[in-house]
Amino acid sequence: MPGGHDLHSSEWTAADARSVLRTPTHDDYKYSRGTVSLLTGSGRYPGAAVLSVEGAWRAGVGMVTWLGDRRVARLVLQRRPETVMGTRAADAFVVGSGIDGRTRGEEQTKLITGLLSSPAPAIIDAGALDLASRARGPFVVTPHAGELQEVRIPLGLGVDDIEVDPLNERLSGDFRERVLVVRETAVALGGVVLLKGSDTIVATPGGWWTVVRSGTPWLATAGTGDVLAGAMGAIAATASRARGGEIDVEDLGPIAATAAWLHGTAGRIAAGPGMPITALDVAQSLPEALVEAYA
Ligand SMILES: NC(=O)C1=CN([C@@H]2O[C@H](COP(=O)(O)OP(=O)(O)OC[C@H]3O[C@@H](n4cnc5c(N)ncnc54)[C@H](O)[C@@H]3O)[C@@H](O)[C@H]2O)[C@@H](O)CC1
Ligand SMILES: Nc1ncnc2c1ncn2[C@@H]1O[C@H](COP(=O)(O)OP(=O)(O)O)[C@@H](O)[C@H]1O
Repeated sequence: MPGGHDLHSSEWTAADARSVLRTPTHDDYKYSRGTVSLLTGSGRYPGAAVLSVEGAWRAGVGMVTWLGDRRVARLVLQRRPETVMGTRAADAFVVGSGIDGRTRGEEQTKLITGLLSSPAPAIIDAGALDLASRARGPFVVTPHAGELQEVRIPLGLGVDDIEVDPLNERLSGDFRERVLVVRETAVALGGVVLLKGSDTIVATPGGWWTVVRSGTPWLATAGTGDVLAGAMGAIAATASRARGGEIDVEDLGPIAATAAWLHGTAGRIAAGPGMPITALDVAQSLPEALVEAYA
């Protein structure tokens, strides 16, 4: 498996993804395949709820439950009537996509914190990034380059040296430097950091890291990150359920990388020879990306 210190053999591959993914067996039933619960979307970003739920279902999981605004619930159910409304015990959680961290209300913060108090793995995205330190179980944060500072500032990283070494400069420079930034953030955070981009870098607090390059620049379109968060929750839920809930933060690195690999591959499949795609197109191509992982 890639990772460690070799910059040239660090790319996540289909074979690596296959080693993490699980196909259903004759003995399976819906709960044994895993339940993922999402707290995503808001009045301002209702579509993100639909996109994250679609990403979760299309990545292959036994049950998707969703919690949030009533008006948003109608949209989720219109697109995916399979979705069960309300919280319940889950094998993994997804929080924050389609939530604005700056305008998040107290009630929403309480709900997110409540889900993060579960020992199950959590995928923490967008408007919940600042709440990562409240997670009781293992977790992944999924910032893009514009959001990484929200993860780093509460950790005291890059605050004192912001004049000398601004984060943007470090991220736009050499690949090695970007990897270093992601790895140092993961160590300080005690959680997996997945920095989205054309090179998606994943690092764990234990020092393991990898890079995912399966995607296409056509993925640079609104909502694809929401699809990724949902898909990651689904893969974490299936893996966690299969291991009887025995998932630690180091296990979440390969799980996050696998989700990013599938998502990138789905984007590439959807874009075909080079066509514009939408976030829903990416979600719809996730099953074909799974086939590619097993090819
Ligand atoms: N249909 C929907 O409901 C959508 C909802 N979305 C949600 O919208 C909320 C805000 O999303 P945004 O992150 O786009 O917030 P903003 O659009 O407010 O972006 C935040 C800052 O990051 C910068 N930025 C964005 N992507 C960057 C990148 N790849 N590299 C460097 N800088 C970057 C922006 O220029 C901006 O300064 C999130 O909760 C997100 O989940 C988005 O996913 C878009 C689609
Ligand atoms: N130039 C690019 N090449 C490949 N993948 C990209 C590129 N730009 C963005 N992506 C991918 O698209 C997704 C965008 O996520 P994000 O920035 O959170 O968007 P949104 O907030 O609109 O959902 C990420 O998975 C990222 O890796």
